[in-house]
Amino acid sequence: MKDVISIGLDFGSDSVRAIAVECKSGYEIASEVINYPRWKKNLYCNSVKNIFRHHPLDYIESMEQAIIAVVQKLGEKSQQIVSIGVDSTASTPAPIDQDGNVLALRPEFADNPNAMFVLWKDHSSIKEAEKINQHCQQEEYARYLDTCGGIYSSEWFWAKIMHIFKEDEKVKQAAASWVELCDWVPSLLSGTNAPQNIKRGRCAAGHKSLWSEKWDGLPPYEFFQDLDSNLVKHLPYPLFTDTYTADIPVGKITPEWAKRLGLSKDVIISGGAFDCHMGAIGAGAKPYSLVEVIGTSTCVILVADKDRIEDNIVQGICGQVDGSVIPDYIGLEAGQSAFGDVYAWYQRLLSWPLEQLKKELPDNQEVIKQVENNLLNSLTEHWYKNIDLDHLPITLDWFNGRRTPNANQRLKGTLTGITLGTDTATLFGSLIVSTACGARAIMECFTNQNVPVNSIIAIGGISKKSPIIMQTCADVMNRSIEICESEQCCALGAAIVAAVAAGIYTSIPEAQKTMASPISTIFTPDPNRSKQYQTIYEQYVQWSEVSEPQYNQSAL
Ligand SMILES: Nc1ncnc2c1ncn2[C@@H]1O[C@H](COP(=O)(O)OP(=O)(O)O)[C@@H](O)[C@H]1O
Ligand SMILES: O=C(CO)[C@@H](O)[C@@H](O)COP(=O)(O)O
Repeated sequence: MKDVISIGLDFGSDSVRAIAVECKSGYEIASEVINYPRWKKNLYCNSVKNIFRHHPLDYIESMEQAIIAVVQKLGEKSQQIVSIGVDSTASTPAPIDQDGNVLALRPEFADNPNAMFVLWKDHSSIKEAEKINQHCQQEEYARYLDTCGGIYSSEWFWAKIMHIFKEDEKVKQAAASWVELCDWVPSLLSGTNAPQNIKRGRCAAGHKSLWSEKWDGLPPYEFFQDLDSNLVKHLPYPLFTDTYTADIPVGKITPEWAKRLGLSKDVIISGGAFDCHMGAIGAGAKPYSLVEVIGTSTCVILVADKDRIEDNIVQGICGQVDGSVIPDYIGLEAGQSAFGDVYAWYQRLLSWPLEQLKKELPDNQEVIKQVENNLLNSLTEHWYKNIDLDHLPITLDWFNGRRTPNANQRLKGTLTGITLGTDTATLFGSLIVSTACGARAIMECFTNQNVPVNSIIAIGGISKKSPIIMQTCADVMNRSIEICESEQCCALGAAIVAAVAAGIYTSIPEAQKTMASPISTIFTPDPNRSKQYQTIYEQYVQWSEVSEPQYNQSAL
C-alpha cells in the first residue's frame, strides 16, 4: 500500500475537528480543533426559545483554519493526502439558493438566523413535528414513520423547514432547496453544491428526511401537499431522488479549494454522514455493538444484519436505515437530547455568584475562572468520595426534551426527592445518575424489541474526560463499557470512509481492521452498586411515567 493520508472532518456543536490519518496504519498524525467564532459569542441563538442557529461562515472559516493547520503540521507529507471525509451533527439543515449558497451567505440574509443552519438541538419546530406525527396517523401515511422509530422529532429536517417557512416569507421565497450540513460540506468542497448536483447521503436522507428504498425515495407528492403545501409550492418535488452511502465519492476537490487549503487537486471528497455514524466506524463497531457518543448530548448507534432486522420495526428510536453506517447493514440510531449539557446547566447555575465575584474582584479573575473550569471535576469527585445512594434525589434527564425512547421534545427535566439535607455534590450526583439512567432506557429500548446488545463502546468527550461518570454508567446499565483510545473517533471514522472512497481499501469493514481505534480502557460494573442502581432505575422509570403526562400541550 502507498504511504497515503486521509483527512477526517468532524463538525460538532461548538467546534470543528480535523485529523490526518495514515491509511496503512490508522495512526493519527496531526489534528486541530477550531471553535466557531460567532457561536462562541452566542450569536443567532435564544436558549429560552430553544433557538440555536449556526452561521455558515462559522463552518467555512473554522474548517479552513483547521485543515490549513493540519497541512502545516504535516509539512511535506501533506502531499500524501488523498481524500477528505466529513461528518457533522444532525439534523442540522439550511436553506440554499440555486447556486447552492446557504442563504445567510448572501448580503441580504447575512444576519438572518432563519437563513442559517438550524442546529440539531433547536427545538423551535415542536408544533410542526407534532403536525407530521398527526398526519402520519392516517392509514395511508403511517408507514412513512417506520424507518424513523414511529415518531417524527422536532430535531429533524421537514419539521424545521415547515417552521422556518412559516416564520419567514423572505427565506421561503428565496430557498431553492434545503440541505443537511453533512451533505453540504462535501458538496461545497467538490463544487457540486447546486441543488440538482448535491449527492444526498443515505444517512441523513434515511434517518431525518423520510427517504427509503421501501417506498422508492421520499413519500409521494400528496403526502407533502396535504401536510404543508409550502413544501411542494416553494420547493421542487421530489427534493431529491437518489441517495448514496458515504463510501461513494461525491467528487474531487475544486481547484479553488485545493489552492485555499494547500492540497493536491486530486484529493477525493467522500460522502457525508452524521457524527455518531462515523463515530461507530471509527470505534471499530461490529454488528450489535452499541456505540455511545457521549458529549453535549448522546447519540447511540447499533449496526445490525439485514436478515435479522429488516422486518422488525424498532419503535421509539431515531431510525433504522440500510447503509447509514456500513453499506448492506442496517444502522439503528437513538440518543439523549442532553447529557453533558445537563452538567453544563448546573455549572452555569453555580457560576452565578462567581460571575458576580469576578466583577467585584477584577484582580482575582484568573483564580475564579480556574474554580469555574474545575467545577465539574471537583463536584464529580466530591460526590463519588462521599457517595450515598440511599439519599440520592431522582432526576429525569429531559432538560432538552427526550430524543429516545419515544421522542418527546416537550418534556422537561424534573428533580424529585430533594430534602433540606441535599447538598450541592449530591444533587450533581443525581444529575450524573439520571443521564446514566437515560442511557440504560435506550439500551433497554433495543433489547426489549429483540435487538441484542452484545457490547457497549463509548466515545466522545465525556468518555475521555470523566472516568467516574463512565463507571457510573457501567454500574447503572450493569454492563461493561469499553472506551476507545482515539480522542477523535468521529473524525477518525470520517477518515476511514475517505480512505475507502479513495480506493485505498475495498470496504469499510476492511479499512476498520487497520484504521479503527483500539480499546484503551474497560469499565466493568460493580455488582453491589449495580444492585442499588437497579432500585434507583426502577424509581426513575416510575417518575418518568408519572411526569410525562404533565408536559402535555395544554400545560405549555
Ligand atoms: N469533566 C467533565 N465532567 C463531565 N462533563 C464534562 C466535563 N468536561 C466537559 N463536560 C461536558 O462535556 C460536553 C462536551 O462534550 P464534547 O464531546 O467535548 O463536545 P461535543 O458534544 O460538542 O462533541 C459539555 O456538555 C460539557 O458540559
Ligand atoms: O443527533 C445527532 C446525530 O443524529 C448528533 O449530531 C447530536 O446529538 C449532536 O452531537 P454532539 O452532542 O454535539 O456530539
